[in-house]
Amino acid sequence: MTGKGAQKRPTSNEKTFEIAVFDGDGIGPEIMRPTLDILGEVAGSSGTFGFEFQSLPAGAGHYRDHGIALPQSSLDAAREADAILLSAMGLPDIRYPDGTEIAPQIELRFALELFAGVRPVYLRPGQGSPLRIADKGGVDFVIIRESTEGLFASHGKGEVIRDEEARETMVITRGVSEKLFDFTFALARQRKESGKGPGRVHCVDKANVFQAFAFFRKIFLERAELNPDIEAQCAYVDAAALWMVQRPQMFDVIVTENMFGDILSDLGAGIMGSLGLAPSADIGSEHAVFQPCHGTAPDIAGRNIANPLAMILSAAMMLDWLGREHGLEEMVTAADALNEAVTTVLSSGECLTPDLGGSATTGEVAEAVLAAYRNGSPA
Ligand SMILES: NC(=O)c1ccc[n+]([C@@H]2O[C@H](COP(=O)([O-])OP(=O)(O)OC[C@H]3O[C@@H](n4cnc5c(N)ncnc54)[C@H](O)[C@@H]3O)[C@@H](O)[C@H]2O)c1
Ligand SMILES: CC(C)[C@H](C(=O)O)[C@@H](O)C(=O)O
Repeated sequence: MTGKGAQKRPTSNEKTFEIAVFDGDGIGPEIMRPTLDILGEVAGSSGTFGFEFQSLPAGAGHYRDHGIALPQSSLDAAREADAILLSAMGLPDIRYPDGTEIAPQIELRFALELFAGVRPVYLRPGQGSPLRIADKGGVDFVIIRESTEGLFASHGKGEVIRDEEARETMVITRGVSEKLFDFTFALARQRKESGKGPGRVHCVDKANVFQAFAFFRKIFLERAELNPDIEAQCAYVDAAALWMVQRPQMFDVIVTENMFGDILSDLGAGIMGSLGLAPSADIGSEHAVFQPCHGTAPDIAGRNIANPLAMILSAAMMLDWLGREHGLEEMVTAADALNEAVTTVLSSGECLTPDLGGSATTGEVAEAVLAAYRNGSPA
């Protein structure tokens, strides 16, 4: 895909959303292509919204070829867009001189102040899990990963002293923490009202050892007092990791620091059976990026066997977010229908990529989702 391309001619009462698209590296383009096709069809069957997709360059391949990972023009266009879709970026062999990898997704989170990384952990009916215990009750919780500070505040600022010592500094600010916790309590309330959760938030930290985390927890408890309808709990990250495996049903919404959220969300993906099932949304006050939790999977890139479901579910999160932001109920309904279509495909178990034990291709799984969407489509 190059340049701007309207998926269909907008009708007069239709809102057209500009979507910035980062195809990324590795399996990125393979999972993005069918996802845009699905979004095109979802919009096409609605009378109220449409999309214009704008493909933007960035990533490890772009850095290798042009010496820059995220061109200013791409950042500017992303800032102007109504929402941003990103597949995955980075390649282990392409690195900056300091030894770290190209990661424009971090730059976007910082530049657009996307403080809340929303990472659902959800086992669908009939879906397998490496956790035997998961069969005894549904797993359905959301990790909110703070995404602009914590240990990642040190990104690009660390130092190695005389080849003897290395330092990185964690930052927790009151301003970002308050916004993060307010976002988290609001999400827990939304889940409670829709019957998805009991209305419980766990603040996951390491407040027993680090002042920064004691401060994080203090602000959490202050904000909890302003949200008395939601149960507020605190847990240390090591225990929380254990409980995610041993009794994941106890969690509803987890809120945590950037680095902890990065790690725990991959653990969540493990509980779901594959990183290929783990979507995410990086949300700020004015912008949002929707991308899977997984990376560019160089080990399977170019073989058309990448699981597209995390990317498709991230697109469903985009539909939901845009629908709520713009008061378009039909978009929220379409997001639910797309989610249901993924559940149908996973529950039947007939069309799965190899990461889930199947032999279907990326395109076949995306086609199966589209067929299930057409069958259950709200339109
Ligand atoms: N958000 C991102 O863009 C992001 C996230 C993580 C890693 N990365 C980058 O990706 C590159 C590879 O990192 P990694 O190998 O540690 O993590 P990875 O997520 O790319 O892969 C880990 C494992 O999960 C599998 N996997 C991931 N996505 C899959 C999918 N959709 N379908 C089927 N299997 C899938 C891979 O084949 C691999 O075995 C690195 O350059 C890393 O920095 C980017
Ligand atoms: C690739 C990396 C920069 C990224 C992160 O650490 O945020 C990834 O692990 C993620 O979870 O999105």
